[in-house]
Amino acid sequence: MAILELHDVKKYFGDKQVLNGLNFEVPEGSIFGFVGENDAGKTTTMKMILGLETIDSGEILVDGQRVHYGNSAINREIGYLPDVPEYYGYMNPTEYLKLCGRLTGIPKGELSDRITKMLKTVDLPINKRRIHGFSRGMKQRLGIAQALLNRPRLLICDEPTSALDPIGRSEFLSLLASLRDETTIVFSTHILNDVERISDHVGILHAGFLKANDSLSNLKEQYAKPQIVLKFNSSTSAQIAAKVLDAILNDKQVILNYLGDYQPAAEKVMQTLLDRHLMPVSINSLETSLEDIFMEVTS
Ligand SMILES: Nc1ncnc2c1ncn2[C@@H]1O[C@H](COP(=O)(O)OP(=O)(O)OP(=O)(O)O)[C@@H](O)[C@H]1O
Repeated sequence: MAILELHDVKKYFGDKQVLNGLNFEVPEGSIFGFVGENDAGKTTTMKMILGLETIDSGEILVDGQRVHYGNSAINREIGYLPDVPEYYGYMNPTEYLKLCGRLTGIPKGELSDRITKMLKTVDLPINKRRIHGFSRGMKQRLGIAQALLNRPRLLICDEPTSALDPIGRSEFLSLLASLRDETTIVFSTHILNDVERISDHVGILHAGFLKANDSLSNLKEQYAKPQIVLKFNSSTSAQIAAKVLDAILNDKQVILNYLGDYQPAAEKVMQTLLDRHLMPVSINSLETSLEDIFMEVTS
């Protein structure tokens, strides 16, 4: 069942149409990677899902209920993590989460246990250390604890890894992946490796249109452009090979596209090379990456 549905959603800012009729669904319990270049409309879409931005036409449903601009009952089912969450730095995480829990009406009797569980989930120590001394990665993990405090059915994360270093990013992605049983996650990013690492489904937004929306494996099948990469020990051999194979030359590397299965394609390439007494030092097949798909879809 879809926890999130967008039906022909359009958005204008003045004369500028930012979203041109978005349609997509996110199945419950999945991770949806929402990618697009700067200004594609990712944040605007997320704000509309959160009821923080008006919808000019179309509708957004969360758990079957229509989202309205402003505060509505369905907001309680949605957690939100902005790219750089802001905190009262003088508080420790427990104090901060207590404040959030009270503001969102979590019963007092439940709150302490819930906070302890959430701090454990995001791997933050339960002590008196104040938030202002936290690293960005710790702040982001605390943001997840806060966003999940109310047990939302849907968690929206807007570029959650953009301010993190590679180690912080990797830890944070592992955390998001581990939450799959707890909630459904929609996260936006420019970092295609992040999407490849944890997403079940990928949506590619370009110029206000959702240009692709499928599982990563289906997208790879659909946009497959597998390549064979040959390495030679001299530039001269690579140049001759590139010419006879009608392939791309990159210093001592030769790259060519192929169709169908790898084995017959590679055998044909090797036979052509052997006939000319050319022997590469390595031959590899290169799979289509999300970056290749993104470039093709948005070009
Ligand atoms: N409140 C606003 N008023 C006018 N224009 C806006 C407003 N909010 C967003 N826009 C415009 O809408 C377009 C989409 O912006 P949005 O922030 O949704 O893109 P994005 O995909 O999240 O980009 P980025 O990755 O850079 O954050 C941009 O051209 C932006 O300038």
